[in-house]
Amino acid sequence: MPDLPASTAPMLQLHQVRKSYGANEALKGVSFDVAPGEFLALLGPNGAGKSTLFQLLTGLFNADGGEVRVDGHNMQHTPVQALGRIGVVFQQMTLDLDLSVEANLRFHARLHGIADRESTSRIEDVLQRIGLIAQQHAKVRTLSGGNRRKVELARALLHRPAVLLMDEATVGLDPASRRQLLDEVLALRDQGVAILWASHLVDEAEAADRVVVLHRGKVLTSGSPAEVVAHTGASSLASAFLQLTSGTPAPANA
Ligand SMILES: Nc1ncnc2c1ncn2[C@@H]1O[C@H](COP(=O)(O)OP(=O)(O)OP(=O)(O)O)[C@@H](O)[C@H]1O
Repeated sequence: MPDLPASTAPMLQLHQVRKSYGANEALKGVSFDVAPGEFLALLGPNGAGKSTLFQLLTGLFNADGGEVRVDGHNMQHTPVQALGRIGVVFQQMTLDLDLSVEANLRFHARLHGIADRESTSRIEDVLQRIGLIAQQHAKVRTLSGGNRRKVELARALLHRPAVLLMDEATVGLDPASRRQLLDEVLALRDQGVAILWASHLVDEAEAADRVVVLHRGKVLTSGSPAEVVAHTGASSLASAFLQLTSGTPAPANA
């Protein structure tokens, strides 16, 4: 992959990424990138390869081939630098329910080597922004599901990552909490964060700058929601997604 000047370089770059489980090719040469301040929705039905991709992006295992770069750092050759530039909200909650919101965030800050004085102000800032400052000292167990997810988002942002990975982050939330979380993340574009939002829920991709449709380990199409609709000749993103991933044309009124 060519080196680009820092000002124009995408924050996340995937080039021909491949991963197999035995004979099962989960990722068959996946390429796309995410620019600073861009919200990219990775849409795929079950089994598309989204979880496998996230496992590669979070350093759980290496790709069999291809290249991943985060803020210019090659994930395989310089994983510490690459992973240090990533913030992630996993599909499964990973907070300690019996610790306070602040203690959960402090723990993460220390893991990233942020001094306590600095992390105190960052924790207050981020909790203010997401509207949870009043819950700073509450045990996570007392929070609603939606607020727990927001704490996870706050935690993912504490070390000021270049790339934010959201893996099916709205699973289990009610519609209002889903919308709130999506809006919080969309607002991060103004700060130049590159966002990769993986989901199988098409409505969450409507507001994306770009959509990548992943199916059976391959990128089927990418573009703005309007471009994806236009490519397929469907009348909505939902219908385009269905058409692409089921291999059948959508009915005219879908
Ligand atoms: N540990 C594993 N061992 C063997 N095959 C696996 C493993 N993990 C995933 N797969 C296979 O790889 C393919 C992609 O799965 P993956 O979980 O990455 O997709 P996904 O888009 O995240 O789907 P889901 O939303 O259902 O988790 C599937 O065919 C799956 O059966």
